[in-house]
Amino acid sequence: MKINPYQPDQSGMAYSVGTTLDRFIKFKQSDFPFASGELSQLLRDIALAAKIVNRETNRAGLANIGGAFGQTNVQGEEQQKLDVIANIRFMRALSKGGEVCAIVSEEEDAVIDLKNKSGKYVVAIDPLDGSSNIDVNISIGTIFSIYRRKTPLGSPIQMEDIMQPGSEQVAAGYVLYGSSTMLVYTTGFGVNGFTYETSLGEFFLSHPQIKAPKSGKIYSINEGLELDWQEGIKDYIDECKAKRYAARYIGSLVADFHRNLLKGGIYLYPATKNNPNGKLRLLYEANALAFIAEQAGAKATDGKSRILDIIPNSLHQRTPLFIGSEEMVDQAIKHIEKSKVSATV
Ligand SMILES: O=P(O)(O)OC[C@H]1O[C@](O)(COP(=O)(O)O)[C@@H](O)[C@@H]1O
Ligand SMILES: [Mg+2]
Ligand SMILES: [Mg+2]
Repeated sequence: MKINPYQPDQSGMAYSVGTTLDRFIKFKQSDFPFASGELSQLLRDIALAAKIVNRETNRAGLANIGGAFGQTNVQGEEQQKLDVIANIRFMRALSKGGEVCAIVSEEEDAVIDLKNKSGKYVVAIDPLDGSSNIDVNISIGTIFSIYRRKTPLGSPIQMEDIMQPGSEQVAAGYVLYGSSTMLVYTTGFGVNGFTYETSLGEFFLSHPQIKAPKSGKIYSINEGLELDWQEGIKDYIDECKAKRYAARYIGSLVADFHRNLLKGGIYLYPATKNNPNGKLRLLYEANALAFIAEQAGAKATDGKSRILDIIPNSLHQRTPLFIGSEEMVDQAIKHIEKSKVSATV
């Protein structure tokens, strides 16, 4: 991807590769005429927690913070120690930062109401994504969605503040703890990626205005579940194989999504017999990545509708997810629809 270090963005602001995240956030505040800095501060709070979690993931093997925590979360999944540590770190940063009134987390059964009278924002977060890869030194991540509360400041948090469709997100992003650590986010004005320079403790702009290729040659799906896939998926994957596309599946949504966003590709987690609504969670996994995908010119659907149009009805609800290069997602949907037609004939 050819990077033009001095490419101005929509607001005509020229910022260069190597700009610190802090400076970039300040620049971009001008995208919001009535901005008063709270969202900027919230993004900084998230970046701070990401630096701390990055340190914990890097030394997980040394500091005996690998392995199971000995408890299960509301999804019935065994929590890993790093799931819990990441959850605590982000909770602390979001509550201490002062901009947030409520948090939805994969690791918390219920909404965390921070009783913060001046907090404008609601955050939905997957503190540690790719938990099955924690102990084996494979890329993992954090996923976050930010919404403005609907009810008046200072009033009790209502479900309408929480159960907002993804199209209401004011910002969303992910952190990828991989061979390098990156923070990628959008506020609705394109997608920008920052790489963490550990020795300086700073995120630097490394991937300005990320644009996803319209198509690609990579598909990411857990083929071990092939026998349980919803109708149409096997036909699509057979088509990918016939076209000699490459199968790439890390098993960490953030890492698979990131690769396909940059190189072109599709990630599929369909409905299965065991998970008739798929595995991934709408509020703190699918919505954030769908916002990023669309802002980068890619697509995200549950097989029937745009992920961002889905009206949530429960905190930890799951959704099938087909996300990635536009033409590949369209092709996958064609197979799902075709399978429905042939099922009725
Ligand atoms: O092991 P499976 O069924 O392929 O599922 C892998 C998927 O589950 C996840 O690990 C779910 O996320 P968490 O690790 O946050 O629970 C995704 O990151 C990943 O893409
Ligand atoms: Mg996850
Ligand atoms: Mg998780």
